[in-house]
Amino acid sequence: MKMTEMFSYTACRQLSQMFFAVFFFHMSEYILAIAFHGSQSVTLRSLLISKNYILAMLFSMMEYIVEIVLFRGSKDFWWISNVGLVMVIVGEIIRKSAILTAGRSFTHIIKVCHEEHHELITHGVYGFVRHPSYCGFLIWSVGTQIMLCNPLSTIGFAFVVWHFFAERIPYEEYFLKEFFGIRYEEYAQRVPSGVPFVK
Ligand SMILES: C[S@@+](CC[C@H](N)C(=O)[O-])C[C@H]1O[C@@H](n2cnc3c(N)ncnc32)[C@H](O)[C@@H]1O
Repeated sequence: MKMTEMFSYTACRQLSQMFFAVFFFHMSEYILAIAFHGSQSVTLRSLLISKNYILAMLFSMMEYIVEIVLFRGSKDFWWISNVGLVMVIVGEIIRKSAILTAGRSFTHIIKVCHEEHHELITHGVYGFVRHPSYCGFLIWSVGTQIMLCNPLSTIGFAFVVWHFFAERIPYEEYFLKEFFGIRYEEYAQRVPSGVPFVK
């Protein structure tokens, strides 16, 4: 396959959508963290770019390139790619709605000590699911791989991100129950987690 064919309309469109989705996600996380917590207390960790995340993204790019070179046409399933694009947009909206609703109570690092400004949030998107930002990120991340028509990374991202949140939620909720007691217990009884198969 010639280089010009590899960078066909399909590849240009899908890769630029991916680049924009990733760029927008990380920049907006960082900007919102500064807006709510001030630049003094925000570090580059709020860009949410970890070593494992970079490895996952590199794997996804490798998969994309290998498949577009070896299986011509494997990325031309536009209805699948567009479903992924819709998931990216919906996931981003859910995640950012959570951050905007929780405001100062939303921190990228799980709080293990109760701070004065930390209020229990149960309204807005938190009235539908207890973990809207995790629900949104799960949809967003799997959506990026469906958008690229990457079958292996779609399954890999779904499993890894789900597993990460399935472990993180009980840990986070242990402290929320410590901070808010019966109010959080009642809230957790009433509202689902928002992450499939996590109670
Ligand atoms: C990365 S945020 C994620 C919030 C939530 N799990 C979500 O998915 O939208 C983690 C911080 O949010 C706080 N948090 C989670 N749920 C909360 C709630 N309903 N009200 C107030 N703070 C909450 C936790 O204490 C933790 O420090």
